Amino acid sequence: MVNKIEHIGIAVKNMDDANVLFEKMLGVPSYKMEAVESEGVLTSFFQTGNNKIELLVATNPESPIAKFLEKKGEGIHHIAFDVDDIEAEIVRLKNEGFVLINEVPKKGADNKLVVFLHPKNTNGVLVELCQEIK
Ligand SMILES: CC[C@@H](C(=O)O)C(=O)SCCNC(=O)CCNC(=O)[C@H](O)C(C)(C)COP(=O)(O)OP(=O)(O)OC[C@H]1O[C@@H](n2cnc3c(N)ncnc32)[C@H](O)[C@@H]1OP(=O)(O)O
Ligand SMILES: [Co+2]
Repeated sequence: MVNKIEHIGIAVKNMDDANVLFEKMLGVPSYKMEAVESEGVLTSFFQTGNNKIELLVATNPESPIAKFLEKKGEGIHHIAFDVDDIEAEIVRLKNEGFVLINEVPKKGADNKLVVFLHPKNTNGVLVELCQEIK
């Protein structure tokens, strides 16, 4: 089952500047920063009520965030949904004809297993599914 939005991912060029801006905007500081080498990103998380924002900067030129910033500039990069059973969702979505970028869940940030749906089949929106690692 697909549950609530787990986070919204926002691509930024400079993490220090973005952290200051989002802290000012949301009135809370980043609660965690975490690098995910496999994705070539450094993340910073903000929680407001039930909502979670993930800021992402590229840590190498091959990172999806580096390419996104080059093509589209800063802004919303992906929407992530929480799921109970990521393996079951992979099967269900494949059967529905969605294209998964990775079919084997990988370790994301903030203690999650993640997979991505290709934006070409989702009205141009990069969708991440994530399941908490227990
Ligand atoms: C920190 C870990 C994790 C978490 O725990 O939360 C994360 O959030 S990691 C976030 C970064 N990782 C990823 O985004 C992984 C999934 N993404 C990819 O594998 C790639 O970015 C991609 C979506 C397959 C695109 O890669 P590629 O084909 O090499 O790049 P192009 O620049 O050539 O793009 C092709 C096509 O796709 C459009 N695109 C790219 N990114 C996005 C996006 N975020 N949202 C919407 N559309 C996107 C791009 O514009 C191109 O379209 P066309 O120009 O029309 O062909
Ligand atoms: Co994410």
